Amino acid sequence: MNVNCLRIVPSQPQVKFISLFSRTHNYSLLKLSSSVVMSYDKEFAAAKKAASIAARLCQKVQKALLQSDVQSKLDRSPVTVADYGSQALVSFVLERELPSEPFSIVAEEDSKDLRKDGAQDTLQRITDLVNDTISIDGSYGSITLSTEDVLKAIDSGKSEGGSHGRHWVLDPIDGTKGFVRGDQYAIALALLDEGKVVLGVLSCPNLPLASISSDYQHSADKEVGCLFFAKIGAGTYMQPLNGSSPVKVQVTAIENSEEASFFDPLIRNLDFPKQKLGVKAPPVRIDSQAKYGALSRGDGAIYLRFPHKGYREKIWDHAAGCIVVTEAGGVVSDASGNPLDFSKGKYLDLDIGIIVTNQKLMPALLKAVKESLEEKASSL
Ligand SMILES: Nc1ncnc2c1ncn2[C@@H]1O[C@H](COP(=O)(O)O)[C@@H](OP(=O)(O)O)[C@H]1O
Ligand SMILES: [Mg+2]
Ligand SMILES: [Mg+2]
Ligand SMILES: [Mg+2]
Repeated sequence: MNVNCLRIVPSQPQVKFISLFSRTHNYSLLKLSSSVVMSYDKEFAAAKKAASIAARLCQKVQKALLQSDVQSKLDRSPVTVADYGSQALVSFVLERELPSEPFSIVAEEDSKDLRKDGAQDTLQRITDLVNDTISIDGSYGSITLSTEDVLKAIDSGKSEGGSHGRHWVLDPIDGTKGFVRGDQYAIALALLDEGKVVLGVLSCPNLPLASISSDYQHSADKEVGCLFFAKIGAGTYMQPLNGSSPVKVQVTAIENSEEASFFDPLIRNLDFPKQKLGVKAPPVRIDSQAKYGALSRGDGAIYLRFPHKGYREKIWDHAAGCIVVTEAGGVVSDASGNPLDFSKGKYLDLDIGIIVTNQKLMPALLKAVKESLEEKASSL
């Protein structure tokens, strides 16, 4: 079925027909009416606004990053006032922009550490940052959030997600390590409807507007700040974060794996299939879902993510990136070639690793991954 032919705007008479039809016929059209026929325009606009406003808060903190801004969570990953501030702001903006919709958000951070004795100064700093950002934006009058409002906004991200209804999925700062280093990070926001990602926004404040390649080095001279956004069936666009016009982006059309360039995460990652594919170019190693954004515009051809055994991937680390790449013509799968399933709650339940590339290269890549995994297993 051609998905595009079902994209009907709400004012057209077919929609009345479809909703009448789906009320009387209890089958899959109901699902189609929520995930394909729906335009998600309001939600898309709200998501772009939320991710752009949150980016301003993050930029301000990154510029003035003080050692005391970096906390440590139990898993020892760094979490900064900007992670909390970004999460509070995105929740605030989405609730304000979509007041008539039930609100559910699955997000990375929670307020537990901020409620502990001794965290009052940090909480006050986060609250001031959130209020300053809202006030500079100017869309919400003279509203001022209290520290309790900020804690509640952070904790609205406690939803479990799942396969029913709508859930926002938020990583308030993805690539916190890159953020702390003054390098790449992303604010990643997606919407799930009945377990499927229907829209995604990636705000990448430090990503150059021009293509990056294997000699990429973070530099203050380049023009930076990209907003990627994608909606189901409608393609992927990139816009400078300063607001000028969006352009449609596409993944690379490269068919020969020897010419393909790789993105690598900075986590411990297996790099085994590269030799098999004859890849020559050195990998581009950057933090965060900026990798998905860069791949969606053809900067590189392949992103493999094979973390250590036992690591469970979270949906907020991939939901926005996944739709940004697939709507740009790419493919995202696990090591067995299955698409990622975002309907199982906050964790992705997948076979070993994540493979991101274009449709032409995917079969060779899956084969190389499979062979490498078999070789590795037989050598143990
Ligand atoms: N050992 C590990 N293996 C895989 N992913 C990890 C990891 N440790 C942390 N992560 C996740 O990897 C994300 C960053 O991805 P990347 O390595 O591509 O920059 C982190 O997101 P946060 O920075 O939001 O915590 C975190 O969720
Ligand atoms: Mg984290
Ligand atoms: Mg993350
Ligand atoms: Mg994060």
